[in-house]
Amino acid sequence: MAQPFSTENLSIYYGEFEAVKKINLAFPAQTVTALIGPSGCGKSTFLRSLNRMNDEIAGSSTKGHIWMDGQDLNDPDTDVIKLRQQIGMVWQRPNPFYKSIYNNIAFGPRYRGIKNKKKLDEIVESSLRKAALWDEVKDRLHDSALALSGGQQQRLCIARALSVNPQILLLDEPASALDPVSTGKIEELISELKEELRIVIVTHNMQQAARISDYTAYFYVGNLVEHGETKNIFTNPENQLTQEYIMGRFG
Ligand SMILES: Nc1ncnc2c1ncn2[C@@H]1O[C@H](COP(=O)(O)OP(=O)(O)OP(=O)(O)O)[C@@H](O)[C@H]1O
Repeated sequence: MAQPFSTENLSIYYGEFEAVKKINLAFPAQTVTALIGPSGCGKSTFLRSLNRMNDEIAGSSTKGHIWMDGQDLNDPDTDVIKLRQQIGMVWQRPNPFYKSIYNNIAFGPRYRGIKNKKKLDEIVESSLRKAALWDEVKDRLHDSALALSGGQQQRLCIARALSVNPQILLLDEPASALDPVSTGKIEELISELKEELRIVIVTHNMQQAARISDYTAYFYVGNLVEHGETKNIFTNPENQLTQEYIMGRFG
């Protein structure tokens, strides 16, 4: 049976260079998929293509399909603004808007036409609660988001993505700029959020991939070398390349 969110022969180019090569990958509901592999192998390019953010890079182009509920998101007629609400993205470095904590979260819902203050208050609170940040910021919602710590800013960015009810969350090394305590909070959050969402995460941290993901995809020079349940990939990989990468990281 076709998965409701998957890629089919997805290739991504920078000019003539094929950075990601004919990837077929499915993302089941309520799971975390980790994308791993050495630097430059196409993980971030692939991740960014899933909500068409890679289109914003001059010279990039994409071939193949991204299927969601029977629609091809790679179709040129796709409404990418709406798509990016359904498929939210959080980057490596926290990038809150130069606005208050409240207005960071209310921005997306307001853009979608929600003006009612009570409704916006509810969305701000529920998004911050889902991102495990509410208790830390509830008394200073109108302070600048930039006054938060790096780890809090990253959870704010997750709350901002959640404010428009996405079905999928794309995370590009979301904890790599954070201290171990903040990293732990982000990992806990990911495990809670997957009850409601599908999550795809790029990580260089093998222990993190093993801890938080259900499925792992190993990329190498633009190819998907191996994909499967994380416990199998980490204990008994089928491909020699996967094994060497994982062993190298642990060794
Ligand atoms: N904006 C760009 N213009 C041209 N080439 C690019 C661009 N971004 C990435 N590339 C190239 O595409 C390939 C894949 O890069 P990408 O950043 O997706 O890899 P990655 O696996 O995410 O790497 P890292 O782990 O270092 O973040 C690399 O060869 C890279 O040089």
